[in-house]
Amino acid sequence: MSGKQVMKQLLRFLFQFKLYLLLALACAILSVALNVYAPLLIGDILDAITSKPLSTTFQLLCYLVVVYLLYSLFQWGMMYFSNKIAFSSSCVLRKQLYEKLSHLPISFYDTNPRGDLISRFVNDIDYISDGFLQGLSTMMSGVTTIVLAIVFMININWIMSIIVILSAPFTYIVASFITKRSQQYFRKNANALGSLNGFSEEMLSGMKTIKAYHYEESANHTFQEMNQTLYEAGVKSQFYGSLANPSTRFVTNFTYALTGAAGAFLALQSMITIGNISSFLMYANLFSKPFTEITGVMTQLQTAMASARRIFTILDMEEERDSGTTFFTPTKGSIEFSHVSFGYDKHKLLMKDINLCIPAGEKVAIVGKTGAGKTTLVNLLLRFYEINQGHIYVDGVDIEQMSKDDLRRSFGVVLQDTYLFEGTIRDNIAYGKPEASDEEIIAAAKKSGAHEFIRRFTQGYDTVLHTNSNHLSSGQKQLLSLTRVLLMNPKILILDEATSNMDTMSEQHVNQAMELLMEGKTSFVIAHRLSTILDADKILVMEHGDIIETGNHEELMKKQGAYYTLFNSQFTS
Ligand SMILES: Nc1ncnc2c1ncn2[C@@H]1O[C@H](COP(=O)(O)OP(=O)(O)OP(=O)(O)O)[C@@H](O)[C@H]1O
Repeated sequence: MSGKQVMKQLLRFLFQFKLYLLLALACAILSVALNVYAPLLIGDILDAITSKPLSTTFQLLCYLVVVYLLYSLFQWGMMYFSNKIAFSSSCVLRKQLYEKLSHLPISFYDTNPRGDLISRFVNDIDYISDGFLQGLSTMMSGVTTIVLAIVFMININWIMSIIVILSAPFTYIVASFITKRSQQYFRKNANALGSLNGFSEEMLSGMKTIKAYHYEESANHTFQEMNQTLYEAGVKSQFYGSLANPSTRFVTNFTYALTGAAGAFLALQSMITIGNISSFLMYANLFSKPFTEITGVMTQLQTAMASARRIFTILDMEEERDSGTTFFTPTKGSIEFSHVSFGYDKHKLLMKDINLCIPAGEKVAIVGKTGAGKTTLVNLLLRFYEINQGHIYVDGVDIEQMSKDDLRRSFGVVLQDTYLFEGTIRDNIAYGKPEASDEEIIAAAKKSGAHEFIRRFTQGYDTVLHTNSNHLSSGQKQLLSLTRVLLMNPKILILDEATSNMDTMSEQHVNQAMELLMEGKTSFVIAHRLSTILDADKILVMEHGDIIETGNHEELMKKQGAYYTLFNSQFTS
């Protein structure tokens, strides 16, 4: 995304806050007009002291007090509305980003580290809102001050005005030269911060593995390198950013001195009064101040621009395709793969021309060496990835025509890594059916065998669980996950290596629960332990993405092919 595109999108985004923008602008204009009017009054007061009665001076002083009071009021208004824009925009952006993230395809998460995404949510949006807050108010009052100061200056003395106005392009040239140089470092800084967040998040969640493999030193080294990159980008961006203000200040101070000298010369020629010189110098100061202030907030604006680019890049991404419109709930659960081809990389197919017919109610086991494509097959069924060619039918309906919500609701999924959400045990069980009554929840837990251990917690079903909850064993987590699916009662089940990391007792419990769950349903079981799938109606043997053998246990053993070898390798080792 080019800088112009980011700017355009930013303006389009800001347009929704047009009312607040207008109010902030109105307050800015009024407060600046009053601030610009004040020097004129001060000049008049100075002249009145020497040439007019005391009462006139007093009256002018009263005006000045009112002018400054109103100025403060409008200044407050401008800050209030700018704040409103800044906080509303960060709230809206976070909402849009969250919605977008939940609509992006799974493949997006394969390539984007979680920590980097969190950094976009937290840091980048904060930078945008800070940039708006400072930038907007400074820009609005700055531009208005410049315009009004010019008008008043010309009104006082056009010769001196020309000197002041001619200095403006120099200030601009100096500021934009520095800005251009620093922009690239601000972008690097935002990216480095995202990467560092991503790495930290991974390291903290994988601390056990890091320690087990003595990877601490190496991880520490990588972290230090990333931290150093962030430090260097930060220092460079701040170095260039902080040059802007003093450089422009130098130009404006020089002009100020020049104007003073010109004023003194004109006063000697009686072409200007002392009061007018005093007013003019105040205007010259007012005129140059916004340039310095604007370059001062450039650093924040640039950070905001770099962050906006990172946010808009995601907001512009193509969402998960959901062409399906048919309202459909499978009542039987038959599945058909017809000439399906798929590759994670569009140019490198993993699966070629897969054909498969699973009648409703069958128990299908998917076996094969690691990396054979077992998970991929179920990923396609759930439409986590789009197939390149062919069709997948559920109860005769092409899943392309079903909405993804409908499709995924018809599946009950139990994965190897059970995911628990923040909330009570009750909430976790009812996740797929929030309207379930307590009776239904308890009945499902009794059926799965989870009720026994839930009951033992002091707070029973109200026990609060956390995402990384260590209160529960892996068997208990699996039982909760199975209870969740039992409650949903879907027509089709996907059970992914659900018992592979459990002790024998827990495995028995979970197997019983699974048998119960599978009754009368079409089920896909991905199992490494072939002993658990001997009774499957159909076993699909996969290799390099292809289904190379199909049949039940007896048929495949008789064949003495890949399944036979796999089976014997497990039972003879
Ligand atoms: N998100 C992904 N992006 C790119 N390639 C992937 C992705 N997921 C899996 N693969 C590749 O696709 C192939 C099949 O992977 P898959 O996870 O389906 O195998 P699997 O049989 O389930 O393996 P395992 O038994 O180890 O879980 C592997 O070569 C794997 O490297």
